[in-house]
Amino acid sequence: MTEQEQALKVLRDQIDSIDKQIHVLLNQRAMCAQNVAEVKEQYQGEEVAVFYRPEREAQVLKRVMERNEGPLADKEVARLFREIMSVCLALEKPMRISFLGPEGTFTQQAALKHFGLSAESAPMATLDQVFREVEAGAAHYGVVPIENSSEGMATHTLDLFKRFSLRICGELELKIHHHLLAQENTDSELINRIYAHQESFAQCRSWLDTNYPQAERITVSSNAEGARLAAQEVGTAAIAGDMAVELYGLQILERNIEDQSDNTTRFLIIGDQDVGPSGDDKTSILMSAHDTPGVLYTLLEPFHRHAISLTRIETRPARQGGWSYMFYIDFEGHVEEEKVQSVLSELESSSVELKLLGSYPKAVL
Ligand SMILES: O=C(O)C(=O)C[C@]1(C(=O)O)C=C[C@@H](O)C=C1
Repeated sequence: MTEQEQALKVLRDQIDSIDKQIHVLLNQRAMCAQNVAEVKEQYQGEEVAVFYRPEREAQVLKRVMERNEGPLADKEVARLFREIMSVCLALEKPMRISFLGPEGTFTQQAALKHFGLSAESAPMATLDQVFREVEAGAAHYGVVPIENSSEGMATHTLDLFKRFSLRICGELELKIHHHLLAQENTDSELINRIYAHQESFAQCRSWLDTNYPQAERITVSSNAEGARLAAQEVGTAAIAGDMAVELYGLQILERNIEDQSDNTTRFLIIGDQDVGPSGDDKTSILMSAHDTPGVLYTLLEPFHRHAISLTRIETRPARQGGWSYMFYIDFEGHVEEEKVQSVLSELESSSVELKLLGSYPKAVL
């Protein structure tokens, strides 16, 4: 045995012994999760037991990052623990998560980032169906885009919150990296047609204007659909993310073509569950009000008086005839906090309609 082989053997023996300990601990943790599930069922009475606990998961992941001393990066250890909790939750109850399909969309990537690989992700044809599937109990939770850092709010999602009586149980952010994809061995100079979702065209506009000013841009219902088409057509490319590359057997002609390098989309987790406080939460509400002088001031003043920070406000037409508006507001705090309750009861008396969409832990990963 050479000196190098000897040194490697010593280190690999150490790794084997550590792996053994990790393995034992993983199964011990899994058994605890099984016991947790039994307790949840036992104390639930007539109600359906709630296995997924976003507030607890957020606390676990935060603690993991806080105590991390490296050399593994905070986000990387959190990602590992994300997967550990995902398998533990699957032991308690396998989760079915609906998302806007087809397979390979950024929303599916978001679903897997949030719930881990042990959750079953179920593609839906429309956003409405994502909501409907959860409302009908066919999926435990749904994942929907709510805003993009360069393109603003996903207004269709906002409108659906008005129609459905589902709650927001969580949020996450996903860095969106778009690539230009085509069939294997495609000459990038011969691309004369590009498929993408309209949002992705908007997020890559300058790059496309500079690099493919002549190519025809064809809007499709999702990037995954564009990738599927590009996989079948010569001289054609699609804009899509990492997941689509393998799924449709495509080649990356150009990486990261988004105009803003920090292009990020925020997603919401929708469900039929009230989430307890995690200690670092957000609350979302929908309010409607008539267009009277000072209406916005009346609605926002209570937040200022109770020192509650708003993180987002969006105005939409209420579609109830005349000039009435719907306000979507995100703010810091949980509905179980006294000052949040004070603000909500004041708003209830001054706005036409107030709908609490939910309190949920702020995005950790
Ligand atoms: O603490 C719980 O309630 C659990 O079910 C355990 C656990 C975990 O693995 O840590 C698993 C799933 C929940 O979503 C939260 C945490």
